[in-house]
Amino acid sequence: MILQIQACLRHGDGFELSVASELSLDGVTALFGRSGCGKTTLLRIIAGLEHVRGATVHFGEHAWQQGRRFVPLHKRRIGMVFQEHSLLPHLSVRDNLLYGYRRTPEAVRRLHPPDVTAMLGIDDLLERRIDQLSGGQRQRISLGRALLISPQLLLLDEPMAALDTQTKRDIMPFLSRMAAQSGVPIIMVSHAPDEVERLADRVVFMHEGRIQRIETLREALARPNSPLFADTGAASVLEGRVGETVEDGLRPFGPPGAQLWVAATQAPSAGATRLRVLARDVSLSLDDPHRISIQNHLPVTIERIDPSHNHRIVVACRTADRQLLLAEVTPRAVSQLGLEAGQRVYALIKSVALLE
Ligand SMILES: Nc1ncnc2c1ncn2[C@@H]1O[C@H](COP(=O)(O)OP(=O)(O)OP(=O)(O)O)[C@@H](O)[C@H]1O
Repeated sequence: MILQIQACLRHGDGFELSVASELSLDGVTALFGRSGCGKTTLLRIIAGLEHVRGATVHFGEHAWQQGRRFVPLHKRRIGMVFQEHSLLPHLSVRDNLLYGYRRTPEAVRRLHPPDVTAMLGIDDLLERRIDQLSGGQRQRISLGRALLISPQLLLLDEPMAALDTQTKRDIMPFLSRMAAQSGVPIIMVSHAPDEVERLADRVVFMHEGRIQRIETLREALARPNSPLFADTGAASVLEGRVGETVEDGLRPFGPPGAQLWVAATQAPSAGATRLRVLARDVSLSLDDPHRISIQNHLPVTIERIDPSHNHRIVVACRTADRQLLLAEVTPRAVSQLGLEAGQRVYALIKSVALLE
């Protein structure tokens, strides 16, 4: 599905938004950028909550806004979830969930309560009142309610921003499962790189009211100067499956030849996931050292050596399963080891984090 958007707007505080883009919307698209760059404003224009004169918004063949035509939010069939939940406090969880479902014509209902409650793990909460729920549970109900109108598009405005780290961690797998199973394209506003790396398929980078770049997550992570790395330095995201077996408190991750070990406490269950590896936690060695405490050694091929920046060099390597792994080394190490593109070396990984 393609979203075409063209809009210019100016706020009283001098902020100016100017966008003209075409977004391909399968899976999860993250709007990413610093606070105040216009992410929420862009989301509100897409939703029809902000009526900007002269703007054009096309969703597939639906002209939501063009010339004098302006389709209001409730006719766009958009599900929305905000930072703060907007559930009806006097109704039970079940009635909140059914609120939009009952108002959705049968002919357009594609998602039904049993599927959605199972997807979000909320079957046991149906009879509770909203004020008997934790913040994370409320957000899961908000997601469920938004899905049950069988939306064509789901807009999430920092749905986890008000949650503490642990709750955020708890809710992340549900969001990721929902994105994969619901079949509804999602646009999610975020300024948290870990959220984007865990959930997004595509990233729209915004800066001072403009769209700077639109990239797949893979492209965004292949650039050492990616805005996603502003706080932590370059990082790689490896996709793979966590295995069933537990050895010495560790579980395998990834296929043979590109297998890593992750702490079983971090990965309590088996399944597909994403792993984040900071480039500064990866060293390179010409041979596979055995008398060393680091457990994760991967044979890799050097693909690219970036120019030195602040006396550090990012070396982009390919693993045996063709994933990109970035290592940060010193210029001296590059010359001492004679590192060059095409060379086969070993990546020694000091620590990995599951993106949950
Ligand atoms: N209704 C409004 N009236 C006037 N100015 C506004 C309004 N809404 C937002 N702004 C201004 O527009 C700019 C962009 O705000 P917006 O909320 O879109 O940014 P954002 O990238 O979503 O930020 P954050 O990550 O902090 O939510 C800011 O300078 C903000 O002060």
